[in-house]
Amino acid sequence: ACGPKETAPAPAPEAKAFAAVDTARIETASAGAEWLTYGGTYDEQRHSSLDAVNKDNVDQLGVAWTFDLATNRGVEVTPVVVDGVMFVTSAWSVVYALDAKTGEMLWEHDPDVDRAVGVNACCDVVNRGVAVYDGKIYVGIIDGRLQALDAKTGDLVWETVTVDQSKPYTITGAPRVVNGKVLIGNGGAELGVRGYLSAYDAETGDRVWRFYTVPNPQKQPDGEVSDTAFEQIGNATWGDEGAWVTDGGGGTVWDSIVYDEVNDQIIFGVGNGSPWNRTFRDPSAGDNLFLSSIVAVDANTGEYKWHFQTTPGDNWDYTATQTIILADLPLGEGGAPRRVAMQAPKNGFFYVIDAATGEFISGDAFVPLNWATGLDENGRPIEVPEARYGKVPYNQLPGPLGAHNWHPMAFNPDLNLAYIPAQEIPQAYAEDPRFFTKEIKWNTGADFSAGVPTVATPEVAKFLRSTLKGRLIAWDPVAREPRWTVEHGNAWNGGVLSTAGGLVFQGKLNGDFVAYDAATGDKLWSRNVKSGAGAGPGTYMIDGEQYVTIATGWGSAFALSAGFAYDEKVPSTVGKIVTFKLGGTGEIPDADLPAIDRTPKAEPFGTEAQLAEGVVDYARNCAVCHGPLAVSSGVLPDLRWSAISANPDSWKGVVLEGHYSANGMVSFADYLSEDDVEAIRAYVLAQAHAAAAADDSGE
Ligand SMILES: O=C(O)c1cc(C(=O)O)c2c(n1)C(=O)C(=O)c1cc(C(=O)O)[nH]c1-2
Ligand SMILES: [Ca+2]
Repeated sequence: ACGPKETAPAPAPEAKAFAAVDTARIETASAGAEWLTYGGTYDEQRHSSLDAVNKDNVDQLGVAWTFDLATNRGVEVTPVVVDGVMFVTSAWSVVYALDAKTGEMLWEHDPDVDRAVGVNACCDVVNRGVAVYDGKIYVGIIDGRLQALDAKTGDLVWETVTVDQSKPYTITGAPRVVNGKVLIGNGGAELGVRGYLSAYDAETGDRVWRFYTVPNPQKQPDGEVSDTAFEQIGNATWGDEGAWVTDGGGGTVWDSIVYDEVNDQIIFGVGNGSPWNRTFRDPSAGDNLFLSSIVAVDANTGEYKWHFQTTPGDNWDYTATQTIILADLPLGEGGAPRRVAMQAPKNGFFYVIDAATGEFISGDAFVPLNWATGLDENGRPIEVPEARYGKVPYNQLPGPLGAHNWHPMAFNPDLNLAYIPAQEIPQAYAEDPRFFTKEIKWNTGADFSAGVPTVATPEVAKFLRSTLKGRLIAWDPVAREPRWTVEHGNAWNGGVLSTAGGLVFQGKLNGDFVAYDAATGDKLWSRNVKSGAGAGPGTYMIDGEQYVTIATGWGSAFALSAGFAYDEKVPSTVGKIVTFKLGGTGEIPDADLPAIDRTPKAEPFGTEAQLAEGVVDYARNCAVCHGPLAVSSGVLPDLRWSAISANPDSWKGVVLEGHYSANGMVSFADYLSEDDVEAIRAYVLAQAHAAAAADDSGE
């Protein structure tokens, strides 16, 4: 096991040529011995040509080394490996350079993020990784900065602020670098921002172009490359009024960005609307381009080329930011190869579109869903009217966590199979009758308190958990059906790696890291990595040995907002890089975390009316971070066991006076009264006593 060392760092190999990566090298050398860009190659298939580890010997995989990422927050990084060095990120956008053979740390770079910005991060302070180019490492910082670091030393070369930091923007996604330009988007559409993709000069950090995904609030030109697209097609899909005008409209580019070298274009995925509920966002009920769309722009100028909107008039957080994979499929005339883009976005349909034109080729449901009955010949969803929820809740599949989230999908070009980390997480959506825009808070216009019981026993949590499902689907995009499916016991399983060894690797929510037969789905090997295993695995080769690696850690959107899904067997451990090789004999160290005293800290109190108010206020203000039903999965404090719940003044000090705002727990004084806050305390304590009573009865 390796942690930060006191000894001098080992010299990085080949000082002069180190990390001399350019577009040609990424095009030719990726996803073989090295892993040079987030998705393995520019096509982002996450398919490695390595086959030293294969079906016949995968059962001999053992731990080569581990590295401690020094965080108990979510970890989502896919390691980039170049010239024998692995570059990874941890929570709070900290970057590490490791010797990829031994795990020894070469350098660490901490951007010193003010922890108070944690409140802007809808889905944990995660980071999915770096880009490497011409001797530099590029990383997006959770507070909206973009940094270039010297690949050899970790020293800062340049940094630039990519967002208006007075707004709740974040960056969680990995930059990509193409022909000397660094591409980076941002997040924040749950709280209320206006999304865009920017290109920066890799050498200087100067901004080259910016493509907004939502019109300027006055529908006036921004002086950016997206202006023409809005004048010609975008503006007409938005009304002149509604919350979008002040809240930014959403459309964040928070994950997928791919370079299509054949058509010399950037294809990126656009997120949901701000607020989610279109009735509030845009009462004119337009399609709201380019929300929930796949958009292609010229790789050099950023000029609009085409778009395909997966969810017109998004109403549900149905982002189209999920993995975009480019491939040649036998879909041309007479089975000739046709270059396509594939995506399995949150909305539950698997899309195949023409990469050159954006033309819709096919789209099919890959999970059970009840918001649409299918797609028309242009790929437009045929909606179920009730799904445009009003005051009556509609229990919907998929919910806002999606039929597929950020967990990277992979594609095996020999078998023509896409491996989707799919899930079923339903959600009852209803219109929020009290909606108004709150500064630096969630602003969805949807109400999640509908139907929540005033006091829920652990049985309720268990029941809810049993409604969640996850599966690994080997989807055949030509036959438009699954070739095989593995059922997982729970939702929110990990990203996928495909290899020429005939293997598919995927981590599971319970920490099992599994290798399946790529052709059949048979399980060939598994090892528990003692933490969440959601990140995209990677592979590389050094000195004739193939390594398989995965970043682990407990956190992310699901751990924050779906606490009941935590089955208490999943340890909320410290994040690590865990790297395997054939014959490896290493161990994965246990985390040494203080035990939580799971007892209520005060007597229950509160009238029925007070508890009823507490349920609603909790569900609307607290649940997205501390978990529904006041059950946290351990990333942020479980309020039921909080010492602060013992005393009304300490409780008010945190919730109204912001005593913990430096940690990201800001004051809610603008939106909650003293009575509301005391009602929340009554509700939280009632939940604590219900859970403790169930424990006593031997549950
Ligand atoms: O709309 C946005 O701007 C935005 C950003 C992010 C993010 O940057 O992590 C997520 C989401 N949305 C989102 O909807 C979502 O389900 C999600 C899950 C995660 C995660 O890292 O676990 N991030 C995000
Ligand atoms: Ca979102």
